[in-house]
Amino acid sequence: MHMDSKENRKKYRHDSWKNKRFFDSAKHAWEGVTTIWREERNLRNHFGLGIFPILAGLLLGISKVEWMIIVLCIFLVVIMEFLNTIIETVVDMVTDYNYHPLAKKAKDIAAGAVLVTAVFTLVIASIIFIPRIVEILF
Ligand SMILES: Nc1ncnc2c1ncn2[C@@H]1O[C@H](COP(=O)(O)OP(=O)(O)OP(=O)(O)O)[C@@H](O)[C@H]1O
Repeated sequence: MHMDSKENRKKYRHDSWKNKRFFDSAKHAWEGVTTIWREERNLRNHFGLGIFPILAGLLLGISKVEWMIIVLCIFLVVIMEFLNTIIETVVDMVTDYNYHPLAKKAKDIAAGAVLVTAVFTLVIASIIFIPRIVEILF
């Protein structure tokens, strides 16, 4: 890769595909959202799982602040999936799908970040919902 060379940087500045206007940037960003939604099953699964805390919140009647925390947690997991996919894509581009121990390290850590965020979300959901469930049951 020679992306850092002066010539390439000059070319990059003048390429027609470079974002020129705000709406171009927004269009490319939306393309990113639709691509990840179409191609990443994990993202769709995590988004789908978000329905459970929302249902629990509706049934158990949580406060405004608790709603904000739950929604924040759902979006944290989704954003981590975005970051994980970015890292996977860049690693695949750099390695061209060949095995490399650093590629493994980068992908494993990226997947680990999603896992840690999902566990964090579960802990938060437990703190909010378990006392209410216990109250109803006992
Ligand atoms: N180029 C590579 N070199 C070494 N190990 C790799 C490489 N690509 C993937 N791996 C290993 O395989 C695992 C799965 O990688 P892969 O790209 O298939 O992600 P994935 O399972 O599709 O993830 P997701 O389900 O989040 O899309 C990685 O965590 C890593 O351990």
